[in-house]
Order: sequence, then C-alpha cells, then structure tokens
Amino acid sequence: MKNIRNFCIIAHIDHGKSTLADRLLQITNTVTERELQNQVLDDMDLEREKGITIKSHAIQMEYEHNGETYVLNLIDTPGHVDFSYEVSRSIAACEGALLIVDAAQSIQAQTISNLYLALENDLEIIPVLNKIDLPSANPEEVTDDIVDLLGCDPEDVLRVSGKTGEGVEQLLHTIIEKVPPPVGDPEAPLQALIFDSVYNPFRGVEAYFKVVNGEIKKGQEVQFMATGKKYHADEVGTLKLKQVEKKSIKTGDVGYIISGIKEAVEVKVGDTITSVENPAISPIDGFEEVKPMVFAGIYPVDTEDYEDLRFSIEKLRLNDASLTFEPESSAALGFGFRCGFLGMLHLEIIQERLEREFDMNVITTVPNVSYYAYTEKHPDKRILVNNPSELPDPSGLNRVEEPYIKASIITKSDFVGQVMNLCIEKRGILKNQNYLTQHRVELIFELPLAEVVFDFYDRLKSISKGYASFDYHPLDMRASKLVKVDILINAEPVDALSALIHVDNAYGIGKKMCEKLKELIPRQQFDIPIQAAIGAKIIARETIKALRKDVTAKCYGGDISRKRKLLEKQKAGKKKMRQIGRVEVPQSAFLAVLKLND
Ligand SMILES: Nc1nc2c(ncn2[C@@H]2O[C@H](COP(=O)(O)OP(=O)(O)OP(=O)(O)O)[C@@H](O)[C@H]2O)c(=O)[nH]1
Repeated sequence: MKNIRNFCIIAHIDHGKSTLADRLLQITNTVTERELQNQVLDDMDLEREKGITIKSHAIQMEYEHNGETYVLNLIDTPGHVDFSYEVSRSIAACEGALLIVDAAQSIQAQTISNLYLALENDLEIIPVLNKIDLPSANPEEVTDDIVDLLGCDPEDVLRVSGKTGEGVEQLLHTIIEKVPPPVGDPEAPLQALIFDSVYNPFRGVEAYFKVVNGEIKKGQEVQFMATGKKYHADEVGTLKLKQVEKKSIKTGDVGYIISGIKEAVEVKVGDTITSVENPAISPIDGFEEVKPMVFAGIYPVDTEDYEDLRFSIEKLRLNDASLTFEPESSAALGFGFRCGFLGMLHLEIIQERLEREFDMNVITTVPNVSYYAYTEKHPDKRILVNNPSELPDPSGLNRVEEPYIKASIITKSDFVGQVMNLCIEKRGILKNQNYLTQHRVELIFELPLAEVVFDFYDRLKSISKGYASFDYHPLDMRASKLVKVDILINAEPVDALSALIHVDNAYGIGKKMCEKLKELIPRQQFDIPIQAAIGAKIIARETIKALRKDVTAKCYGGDISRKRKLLEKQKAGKKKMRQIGRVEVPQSAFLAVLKLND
C-alpha cells in the first residue's frame, strides 16, 4: 500500500488535462508512442469532437523512483458542470490532486469549484502551471494568482507543458513525494467505492472502484449496498491501456469488476461494494442518487417512428444511467417521451447521439426544470411537475416552487457590471463578490435554475467576450410567482410550447415568443394569428399574413424539371414540419423560446 498513489487531475475545461494525462502515460511507458493516439482517455467519438471529457476513467501506471516501483492510479474526472457529482466521487477515491491552471487563461470557475471539492476530501493539492510553452503564457502573473488562491509558496507551483513534455518528469517525482499513500484496513470487511462505470455491449457494465478497506477477489459474492443487489465477481482487474485481469484487488488500489450487470442503472456512482459473506456495517459516506435537473420532450418527427425512438432511448439508457424517460403525449406532437437530463450539455449530447448513432429524426421541446406545485385543497401535498402542461389549474393553485442554484462566475473586472445585470435580469440574488486578483472577480449568485436553462450561457459568453466562466451547484426549492404561458397558433393551443415563467417576465416573454414564431413559421395560404395567453387572457398577438402567390408561379412556361425540383425541395422541408391544426410548423419553432434574444 505504501507504494500506491491515487490522484486525479482537476482543471477548468480546456486547460490541458487530457494532453497532460497522455504525456504521463507516455513517460511511464504505459502506452507506446504508436499507441498514443491523441487523447487516449477520451475514447468516445463525440467526446473527441466536442473536445470534452464526458465519462471518467481510471488508468494505472508504474514508475521507478529512488530504486522503488510505485503504482500510480490516475483517476480521470469529467470536466463539465453537468457531471459534478461524478467529479466529486472520483475525487473521493484519491489522496492527491493535480490542480492544472492554463498559463494563459489563469484560474477559472471550475478550477475553483473542483479545488473546493478536493479540499473537502482532504486531498493533497499539487499546483501545476500548464502550457508554459505558449507564447501568450503569463507564468509570473498566473503563479501569483495560484499562490493567492492556495496560500502556497511560488516555488511549489510546478511549471509544465503537456504538449512538449517539459517538467512532466519532475511532476511525477512530486506526485510520489507529496501525495500520501492510501490508508485503509486490509483486514476489515470489503468496502470499495464505485466512482465510475462503463457499458460494454459484450461484457455488460464494468464498474470502476477504489478498495477503501479489505480486498475484492475474483469469484467472490459481492453486494452493492445502495441497490442491495448481489453479484458474482466474474472478473476483477486493473486498467492499463487495456484491462489486466487479477486474482484480487487489495486495499488502497483501484480496479474494475465485471459481474454480468446488464444495465448502467444498476451501478450507481458513489455506491459501496461489499462482501456478501463478511459485509461491512455501513457504506462509504457521500452516496447520492443523481437526479435529472432538466426535462424536455423528445418526439419522433415522423409519428411512425415512435417504437424506433423508444428502442433507441432504451439503448442509450443502457450506458447512461443519468438519463431518465417516460412516455408522454402532446396534442401538438403526438406520442413521445419526457426525458430527464443532468443539464443542458447532457441534453445536447443525447439529442446528438440519437441522431447520429440511431439515425433518429427527433423534435426536442423547450427544456424546463422540475417544479413542486401545491393546491389550495392540499397545501401540504407536493405535486412534482416535470412538464408545464401538468401544472394544476391556476385557480386552485396554492404555490409553485422552483429549484435554485448557487452559481459562481469568474470574469474580468471590466465585465462585472454587465454580468451582474444579466444575473439580476435572470432573477439572481448577489451573494458575494470576491476579487481574486486586481483584474479578476468571482461573483456568487443564487439563481433560479430555469433561468439558466434559457439562453444564459450564450449571453454570458457574448457580454464577457468569452472571458467568463461559470459553474453551479443545486441549492434548494423556493416558492416563486410563476404562471403558465400558453401559445396558440391559429387559435389552437400548442402544449409543447407552454412554459412556466415568472409573472414579472410573462408579458415580455409572451410577446417575444409571438414575434419569434412569426419569424419561424412560413407564410401559408391564410392569415395565422399567433397568441400568448395566461389562462383565458391573451397577453400578446402577432399575425402571419397569408401568402398570395403560388411558389411555382414564376416557373411557369419555364423548365418543368426546375418546377419539380422546387416541389421536391418543399416536400423534404415538410418532413421536418409538424401539422398544428391547419398550420405547418417547423421544428425550429419548438425551440424558439431558447433563442428569444437573437
Ligand atoms: N501550447 C500548448 N497547448 C496545450 C498544452 N496542453 C494542452 N494544449 C492544448 O489545449 C487544448 C485543450 O487541451 P485538452 O488536453 O483537450 O484539455 P482538457 O482540459 O482535457 O479539456 P477537457 O477534457 O475538455 O476538460 C488542446 O487544443 C491542446 O492541444 C500545452 O502544454 N501547450
């Protein structure tokens, strides 16, 4: 145990975590030059394309130092706010963390939020200034920022370049010298912390764990404490570039288990594996069931594809336990599914995977958060509302509660005013303003999550010219004055466009919605009124004027094939359309609310 080092890399997105990890694998000969494809840790296509790490993994390296061989377990952590619980469990499996800061970008929101998680778990922090090869690097200033943040000595901040490899050898020595070996009782009953899992279509779900106490053996009967399910440990091992089967994994070490588990939902990150024969009295602290934060309806464009869509979502759920779904129907869109996601990025990923991996053509409705509603009749009985159209009748409504988050935004001092205005417009409450350095400020806001779902990131990025980073954690549920705003197209209510909006913003948003829809819905042979309403009260109206000319008129007398082409183009366009009463509505209209400020 004394020669094991478990560590993770925490960094803001794009600060070079994967590149540095690759370099560590290369220097320790865990992978050969040839095997070292760029970013081996990001093995999902989508990850590589989006340049983000979605699923965390663990990899084992060996390294000689002062005549002794050390086992170094690098536990990778996902880098996006949507996956923060997974980050927290990966961190809990480590004794040390490399805090990577980009020498040109300095400290960002996720640097700090991940640092706090690491400190909460008593990790040894090794500050690392990365990308020192960049011409735009500002090592002196950024080192000062790190020193201010951690209260360490400037000499403690290592300078490396994941790209050129400079300083990486020294970094390995520092890991061995500074990160403490794991502690744990090899004789105690088995307790292994699950920090990640991966779905393998041939072998079932592989769970990654760290043995906190005891030992896990091949062939052993084990129990997952949170789910209560029992399994036979068909195979255990450690992870190099490939899996290396072992007879057992001992206290302090990191490994994987394969035990015939078919669905990702059975393996919960944060759960404890114990032995059936000699069970631990209690699980390891910190288990939480991850709950979806954002909901949206997903509908097939072609109603006949409903069963295919169900099959595809079920398949996705096999390897993504945080995705939830249940059938729902919409008067406007027909049969589909109400899906729950960890956040907006997660939603985007699922939508893209459905289209790419399953070739599904889907309409995604406006995302919403989940609310608690209480009626006058039963003011103590909580009703969970995951879809605005399920909100009880307003006349009998006592109150509605919505989720709040604690958001941390780091930006340059020049942009503080604009960022504050944005947050206040989004109903934020300023909690703290913290000058990290002379030019960089951290703002802590409490915000309704629903407001962050609506075009918050994009606007934050544009008002700060990209110099703002954002991170959040769920806080609590609070009563708010929310009303349901309905949209009527040609006098037909379109349930998929309903949204719960704060009463003060309802008129403004209703008006903008109508204007946006007017832009998006093509003109047809008759006038189309578009209205926003609260209950029976119309609060805004626009009219799409009738189209008079025949589109093909200008081709008359001309080339017949051109006319046919035009008609075919129209037909293809129609596939992406939805019929609402007599009106054809394009797919983009269902997401109109998200782009009200464009
Ligand atoms: N010049 C220079 N560029 C680097 C260095 N390390 C990483 N990069 C570049 O910075 C970008 C981001 O690097 P990644 O390693 O993908 O960053 P990451 O932190 O893993 O990103 P996420 O997985 O999205 O969190 C890539 O374009 C890298 O080529 C470095 O030391 N020097």
